[in-house]
Amino acid sequence: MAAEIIYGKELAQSLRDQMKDEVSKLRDQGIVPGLTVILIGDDPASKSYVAGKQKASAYVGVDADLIELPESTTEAELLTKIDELNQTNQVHGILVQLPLPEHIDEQKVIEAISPEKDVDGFHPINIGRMMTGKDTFYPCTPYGIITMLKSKDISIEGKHAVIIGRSNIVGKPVGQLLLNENATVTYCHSRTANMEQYIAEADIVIVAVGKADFINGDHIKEGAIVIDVGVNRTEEGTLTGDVDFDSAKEKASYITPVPKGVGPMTITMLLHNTIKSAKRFHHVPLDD
Ligand SMILES: Nc1nc(=O)c2c([nH]1)NC[C@@H]1CN(c3ccc(C(=O)N[C@@H](CCC(=O)O)C(=O)O)cc3)C=[N+]21
Repeated sequence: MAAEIIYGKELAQSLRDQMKDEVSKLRDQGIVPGLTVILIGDDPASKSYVAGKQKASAYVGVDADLIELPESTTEAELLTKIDELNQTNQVHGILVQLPLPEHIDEQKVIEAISPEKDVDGFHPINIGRMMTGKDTFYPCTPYGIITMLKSKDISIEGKHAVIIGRSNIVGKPVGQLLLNENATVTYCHSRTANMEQYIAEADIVIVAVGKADFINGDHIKEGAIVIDVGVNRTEEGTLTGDVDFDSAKEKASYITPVPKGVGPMTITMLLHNTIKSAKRFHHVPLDD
């Protein structure tokens, strides 16, 4: 079977066009969704992701503010800044770009962001709400993945989803969202024994390990759905995923590419969450 390629980039574009209309109507009512991104240090990859978030925000009409702080910023200074933003009515979403420098406790920072403004969906309150199947801000990459599957009318119920990678930002929450959709979920990670046997029987494989060519067509079942969350820089500076696309594409039923796959959806769901937050703040009824 040759797989259908799910281009997140195209879906992201159509969702952004819808959001643009919605934001324009909100603006007519005097509601301007506001997102503040805090970037610490000058890691080039982080800078490029943040630039993508700003460009997408401008497109849909979300007011995006970037606060760039030096690598030497203390944890206390960052917490003070977050507290200030928690209290700023024009700011509906706060995102602290990860990873943070070693001297700053990431968990403390995540927990300092008001759950009402936690558009990344990383605050323990929002994670707990997600786990109990409640409406909340869902983490952007997992939410983007579910949205991609739904856009192709792929039924998740009863499928065996195998997640490779157990990070707090991708692996764990995507498993939870798939469970909420009635999938049977298996988590694989660096200590998993016989990982290949799980991958070989998966109906849906989500690969989020950060290693180029971690799996290929020989590993997957005929007709499997393959979602590649990898973002790896090659020596030539191009972006590549965790899946050997060319071989996996021949065996899968659906597959996502890198670039133009999950990445653009991540940013789109961040905008979705920010607009949702602004609507909540202004008591506009939510339609999802
Ligand atoms: N607090 C926080 N929230 C995040 O959501 C967050 C983060 N920290 N730290 C880093 C990761 C990574 N991430 C990506 C977003 C978009 C693309 C993306 O749009 N990629 C494009 C290509 C971009 C390019 O070519 O550089 C694509 O795949 O087509 C990739 C990666 C968000 N992250």
